[in-house]
Amino acid sequence: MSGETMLSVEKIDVFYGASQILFGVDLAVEKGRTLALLGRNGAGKSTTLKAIAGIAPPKRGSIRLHDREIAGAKPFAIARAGMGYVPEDRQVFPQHTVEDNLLIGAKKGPGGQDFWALKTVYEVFPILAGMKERKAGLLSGGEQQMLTIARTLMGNPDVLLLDEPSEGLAPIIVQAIGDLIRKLRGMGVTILLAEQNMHFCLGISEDAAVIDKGGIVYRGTIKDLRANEEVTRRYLAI
Ligand SMILES: Nc1ncnc2c1ncn2[C@@H]1O[C@H](COP(=O)(O)OP(=O)(O)OP(=O)(O)O)[C@@H](O)[C@H]1O
Repeated sequence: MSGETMLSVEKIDVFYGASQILFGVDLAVEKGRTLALLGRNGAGKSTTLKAIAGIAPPKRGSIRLHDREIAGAKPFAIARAGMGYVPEDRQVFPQHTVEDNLLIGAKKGPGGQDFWALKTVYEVFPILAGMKERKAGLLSGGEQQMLTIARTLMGNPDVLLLDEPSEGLAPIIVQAIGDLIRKLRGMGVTILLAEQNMHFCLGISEDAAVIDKGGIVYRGTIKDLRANEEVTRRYLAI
């Protein structure tokens, strides 16, 4: 891979209490690219994203955003440094309108970037533009997923961490979320996408890593991964 590394994770070990969940996880996401982190249920995808976002800080290892060490920093400091984290459970503010939910996330990026504002978000997410005044709690699961992604973008992050954005959504909505992520990638957003479903990632990401039992077992392009029956069968149950 060439280009500038935006996010690098080196040999992180993460524990929940006494049990070790991640074992020396290594990852690198290049600027403007999308890396799919694939693995079965319980393999350690969410924990990896939580470690990067500061919610499950690693006991050992390094996490760098640009060249800044962020391992062990508090979640708000990591967010301020440019990390946009969209957790698995869509956390909208149900009593607030769509627009207020977006405004809650509004801030300039770490370098003063203010590309993402209401106007841009409504252009990229026309569905949200049509429901500005609606209470977020009344939105469907897919709409809430879009709203949480849009709200995170309102913070002008340098890297977007997406934890299983397609989970629990109807196939047509999954496709809409896929189209959206592809659009973001086309706009140059750097994305780390945790997913169980390799097929969902095929047209979205260039790069792939596979995690199993808390360790990275494959790293390469998603095309090569798709062609690698041994790895997909063994670690992705395809
Ligand atoms: N709070 C916790 N305390 C203890 N163990 C946990 C906790 N959260 C997750 N685990 C365990 O850590 C391992 C990795 O979980 P993780 O959620 O990272 O997996 P995942 O690949 O994201 O899967 P999923 O698709 O279920 O989210 C699993 O064995 C899980 O049981």
